[in-house]
Amino acid sequence: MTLTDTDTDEVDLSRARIIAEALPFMLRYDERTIVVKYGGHAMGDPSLAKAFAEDVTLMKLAGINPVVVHGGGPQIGSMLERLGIRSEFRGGLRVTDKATVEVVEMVLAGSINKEIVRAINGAGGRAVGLCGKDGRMVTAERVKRTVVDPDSNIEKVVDLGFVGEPKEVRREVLDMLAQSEIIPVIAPVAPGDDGETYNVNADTFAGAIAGALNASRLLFLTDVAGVLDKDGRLIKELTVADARRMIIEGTITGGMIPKVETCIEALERGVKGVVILNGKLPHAVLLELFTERGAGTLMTP
Ligand SMILES: Nc1ncnc2c1ncn2[C@@H]1O[C@H](COP(=O)(O)OP(=O)(O)O)[C@@H](O)[C@H]1O
Ligand SMILES: CC(=O)N[C@@H](CCC(=O)OP(=O)(O)O)C(=O)O
Repeated sequence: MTLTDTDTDEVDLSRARIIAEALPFMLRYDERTIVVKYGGHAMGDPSLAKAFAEDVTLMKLAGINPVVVHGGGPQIGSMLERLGIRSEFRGGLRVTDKATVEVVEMVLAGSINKEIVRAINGAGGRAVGLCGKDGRMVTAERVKRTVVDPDSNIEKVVDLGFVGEPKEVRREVLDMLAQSEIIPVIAPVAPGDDGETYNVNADTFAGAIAGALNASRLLFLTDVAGVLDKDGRLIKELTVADARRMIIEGTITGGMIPKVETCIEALERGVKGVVILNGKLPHAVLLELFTERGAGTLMTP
């Protein structure tokens, strides 16, 4: 891998030593693919974005195969507001009409995706920005949600518009990139068989990619230390059974529910370790991967 011809950012090669020293820790993983879900709340601060780009670049240098799936919920929200388009969430998913899905694609597959690509290239890596449409990598089908009307007890279909869930993931493009120096950066926008464009929750999208790639790890970078107990303390290791109990008890709520549910599905699909951690901690990815204690909540079967 060449480290010349980078953007203006400085490349600190001495940090590659940290990776070399830490490689023995990595050897316990039988596979090298690590999917990193980079949430919209974890972006924003330029110095954090730079640290994230350096981490991903160093992973690739160390022979690991990082695959970045990013979100951008807050950034979509700001653009919709600027354009005067109202937006609401139901069950953690953005109700997405035709005008909204155009903005979602523009923000996710356009500006955010290219900004992450630029940052990784600036850190000395080689990133390529993609979405589900590229190589028809991920196709989606319309999400069907139902709610029971408390008065009539009749089940009603909730129309979320162009909100999709992953239907099929084709590995071929990602397998090709894994053999190269290129780091894929993927936006959660996907085509449907009906010719429409679908807005997919980035956690769900990352889970589907990790499952299809048999990733050794799926890391969720968010804006909290990990899953917190009812007293607000970080839970270092969480079993699927405990997570389900915490959802029922109401200790896990809001945006953490789809994240934890994706973790459970990913574990069931064979992903060996799923971690939720604070993306606002500089070099969170390296801390998680290369220190024995790790940095967030490790979900286990
Ligand atoms: N038990 C819990 N532990 C940690 N966070 C929780 C918990 N229950 C609810 N949350 C909320 O989930 C949020 C993370 O989900 P979300 O905002 O969707 O993140 P992202 O944008 O990174 O996908 C946290 O900021 C927190 O407010
Ligand atoms: C259907 C749906 O809700 N899609 C999300 C996609 C972006 C996302 O998931 O971004 P974060 O990871 O930053 O939350 C949205 O429109 O906000």
